[in-house]
Formats: sequence, structure tokens, C-alpha cells
Amino acid sequence: MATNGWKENVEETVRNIPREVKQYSFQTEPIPRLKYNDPEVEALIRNERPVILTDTDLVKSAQHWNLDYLYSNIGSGKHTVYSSFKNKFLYYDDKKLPNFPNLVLQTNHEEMTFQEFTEKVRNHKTGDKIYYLQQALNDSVGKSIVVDFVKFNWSWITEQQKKYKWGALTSNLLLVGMDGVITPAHYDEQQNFFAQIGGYKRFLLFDPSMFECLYPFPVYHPHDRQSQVDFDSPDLRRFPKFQDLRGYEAIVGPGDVLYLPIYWWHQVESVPNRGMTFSVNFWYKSGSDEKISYPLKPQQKVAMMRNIEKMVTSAINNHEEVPHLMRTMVLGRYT
Ligand SMILES: CC1(C)c2ccccc2-c2ccc(C[C@@H](CC(=O)O)C(=O)C(=O)O)cc21
Ligand SMILES: [Zn+2]
Repeated sequence: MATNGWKENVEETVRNIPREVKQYSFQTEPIPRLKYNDPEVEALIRNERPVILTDTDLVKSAQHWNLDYLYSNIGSGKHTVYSSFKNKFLYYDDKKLPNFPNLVLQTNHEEMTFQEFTEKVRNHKTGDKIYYLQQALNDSVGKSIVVDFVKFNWSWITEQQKKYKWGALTSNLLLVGMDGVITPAHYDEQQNFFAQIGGYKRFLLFDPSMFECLYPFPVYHPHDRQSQVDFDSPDLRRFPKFQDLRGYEAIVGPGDVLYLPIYWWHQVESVPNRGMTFSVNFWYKSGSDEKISYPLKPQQKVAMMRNIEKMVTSAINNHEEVPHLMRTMVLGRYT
């Protein structure tokens, strides 16, 4: 069990890992990795460009979190644990499942204690399901975890929230994954400071303008906001623009904080054979854009397309009729 590498040389490891990870069909460029107080950082965040920040001490108080420590200190409460026979954990929205009774889900989730989760991880053999624990950090967890949480560098992150006029902090998710876990490409509608505590995660990021290359599921689908394209064997007949995809890439290690801008697509892979991963994300509502400026930003066009899909779906009141109406509206007319 790799200790949390606050001691190990993260810079060195982060430089060597790229050779160990899966290569895809698209090109990627590196994401800047800067000290949190580097003068360039402010411009990147203000322009909603991703950047990895080092030395923020944001989650330094959790540097000792590992399986044993959490086993003994997180308490006996139940946590949501996702499981999958493959390594991919395609996110889904339970509330939209009724629309798709025949949808085959690759993952399912169950509630279990951290102790049960740890047993499953420890007894894991090749071919068994792999597990991914997700737990909102709140006062339901053990006292010593709450103490570590309270000691996060809240003054720094609250200063960022104010400086960039973000909305409220909506949640902190604790994520504990087995090595090799993959969260496939999706986007979120919140600003995200993603803090890595233990282990290494590879991020593939794509600008919001890559929406047309990533073909997300319809808004009313349980996999809303996720790409339909299987990165390991893309169906180029259905998704031809996937060939035009260009992205960014970075490895985050213990102590790193990635600024993941709202609407930016991301695929996250727990680097194989480097032990379990422990992360905490900080999701913020985006600020209310004071004024609309033209031309619209890609993010604003994504928000607009989502609103159109939602309006049509609710107006037609039957999601099965939406595809035909959408095709009728554009085919042969908006070519
Ligand atoms: C896959 C999983 C467990 C899941 C299942 C069902 C519903 C929600 C989620 C969910 C939400 C966030 C993450 C963390 C991260 C990806 C990563 O680090 O793996 C990420 O995407 C982000 O911080 O935005 C992971 C998950
Ligand atoms: Zn996400």
C-alpha cells in the first residue's frame, strides 16, 4: 500500500508516469503546472483555463489519509460505493433511469461501511469487480476526519472563490478508488478545484468547444453530460468528428490541486499499479455572468443547447419523440 506521497518527490514521479499510461487516438498538450502564487495563475483561472497548482496546502491536513487511517477513523456510517467489472465508471443520474428501463448499466452502486469497502479492496483478485467509493465530506463522518477537513486551507480557497466571483461551495466529494479506475469523459456544470491527496491520477481535458467531437448523451438520458464515444474503440461512423478531437493532459499527485473549469470535458484515470487514489473535489456554482458579451463563449452555447433540449423535452412531454423533432428541425435545412 503506497503511503501518501507527500514525502515522495511528486514532481519526479509526475514526469515519469506519462510513459506508463494508455495512449489514445487524439493528440494532447500538457496542462501548465505552476506554484499557487505564480503571477500567471490569476490570468489562467480568470480565463477559465485549466492549471495545476502546487504548494497550496489546500488538503495538507489530510496528507496522512490512507486506507488504514480512514478504516479506523471515518466511522461506521454507510458510503456510496460504485462497482464495475470493467475499469470504467460511467456516471449516471438515478432520477433519469425511469426513462430508460432497458438501459444496461456498466456499473452499479451499493451502500456499505468503509470497513466493508476495505475488505472488498483487500480481497480483490484479478477478474473481480473493482470499487470506487464516493462520499460527500460532511459531519456524518468520524470526528478526526472532520478535524482534518476543518483544517483544509479554507482561507486560500475562499479567497479564490471571492476573487473569481464564484457562487457557493456546493460539495466536497471524497473519492477513494482502486488503481486502474477510469471515470470516462464528461463535463460538469460547476467550477472545480480538484485536490489530490494520495496516489496519482491522469487527467485528459477537452475545451468546451470540443462538444461537437464528443457527442454527449441527450440531456434527458441518465448518462447526461457524458460522451457517447468509447475512447478505446470509437465508432467513427456514428461519431466522425471524434477524429478532430484535441485535448490536454496532466498527472496530478499528492498535494496537487487542479483547477478544472466549468464545462471543460475531463476523463480521469487512477494511474495503474501505483496504489489506491484519494481525492477531494471542491465544486462551486459559477458566478452569475453580469453581462452577456458577444460572440458567445462555447460554454454559453453549451448552456443554451441544454436549455433548448430541456424545453423541447418538457414541451413535447415524451422523450421518445424528441429525436424525430430535432432531426426534422435541422436535416436538410441547417446543413
Ligand atoms: C465516477 C464517480 C464515482 C461517480 C459515479 C456516479 C455519480 C457521480 C460520480 C462522480 C463524480 C465525481 C468524480 C470525481 C472526478 C472523477 C475522478 O476523479 O475519477 C470528477 O469527475 C470531478 O471531480 O468532476 C467521480 C465520480
Ligand atoms: Zn467531473
